[in-house]
Amino acid sequence: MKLPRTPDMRLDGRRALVAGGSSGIGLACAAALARAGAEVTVAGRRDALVHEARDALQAEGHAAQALPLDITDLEATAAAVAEGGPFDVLVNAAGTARHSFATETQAQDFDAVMSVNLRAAYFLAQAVAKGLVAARRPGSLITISSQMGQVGGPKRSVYCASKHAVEGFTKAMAIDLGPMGIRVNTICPTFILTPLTAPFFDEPETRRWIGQNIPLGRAGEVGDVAGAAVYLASDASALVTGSALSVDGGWTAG
Ligand SMILES: NC(=O)C1=CN([C@@H]2O[C@H](COP(=O)(O)OP(=O)(O)OC[C@H]3O[C@@H](n4cnc5c(N)ncnc54)[C@H](OP(=O)(O)O)[C@@H]3O)[C@@H](O)[C@H]2O)C=CC1
Ligand SMILES: O=C(CO)[C@@H](O)[C@H](O)[C@@H](O)C(=O)O
Repeated sequence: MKLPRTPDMRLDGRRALVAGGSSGIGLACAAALARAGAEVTVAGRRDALVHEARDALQAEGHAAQALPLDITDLEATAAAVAEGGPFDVLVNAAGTARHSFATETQAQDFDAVMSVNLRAAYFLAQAVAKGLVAARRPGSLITISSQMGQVGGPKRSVYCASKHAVEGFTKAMAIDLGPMGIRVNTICPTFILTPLTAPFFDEPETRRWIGQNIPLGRAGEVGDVAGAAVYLASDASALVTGSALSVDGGWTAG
């Protein structure tokens, strides 16, 4: 019997941009994409951290670049992507969170979260897509939403709004860009211990909340998201676009 051809998850010859690739989920995605064969550009605001991430990738023998960049600066981002691209793969793991009870949210906190999680995320995906369209290349754009892009969470109305919106533009961009062979998907992780969430993991009520809501019985690890990113970047997901991939141990199944 002749077995059918099946795609693999190698990314040799592909160029990947990982925004927020200097910490937490993004750093794990950068490592996983590089280990799958991609040349990785790590972007983030802190110059020292992006260079440390680049050096660590190179020390493992991977091709890697550092790109100090604030993605909320839309002009600088468009220019950097035009100059360094085209990128076959985008993982945008740059994001932030602020907590406030719904009646106490301040406009400046709303704007700070939306500016990174939504506005910058949208225009970064647009910039990478423009480079691919101009080069007539297919590609895979991956946004990072959250389980909070699908459900609500206490004191998280702004964060949840930003992530629900990320899922919205991910789906709509997938429709616009599909005919050009550009796939757009989002990953929706549960709680994962990173520099962003370390203060929340210290709160006993948050730890209880996490423990009660994850059927698989553990919080996430950055590698759980990195595995999903390699899948969505690779030909193993060739017919997958506009999807929201839950990496939440079953939280949103409940
Ligand atoms: N940890 C979790 O439990 C979960 C996280 N997420 C989402 O995953 C993403 C990554 O989170 P996580 O890894 O935990 O967070 P971290 O704080 O560990 O990493 C965030 C990264 O984004 C970069 N970044 C932040 N703002 C900007 C900016 N304006 N321009 C460029 N880079 C920026 C940071 O570098 P620098 O500060 O130097 O710019 C850093 O590299 C976020 O979108 C978050 O909402 C989703 C679900 C669960
Ligand atoms: O998205 C998350 C969990 O699914 C986390 O990033 C948290 O929402 C965290 O940022 C928080 O607000 O506690």
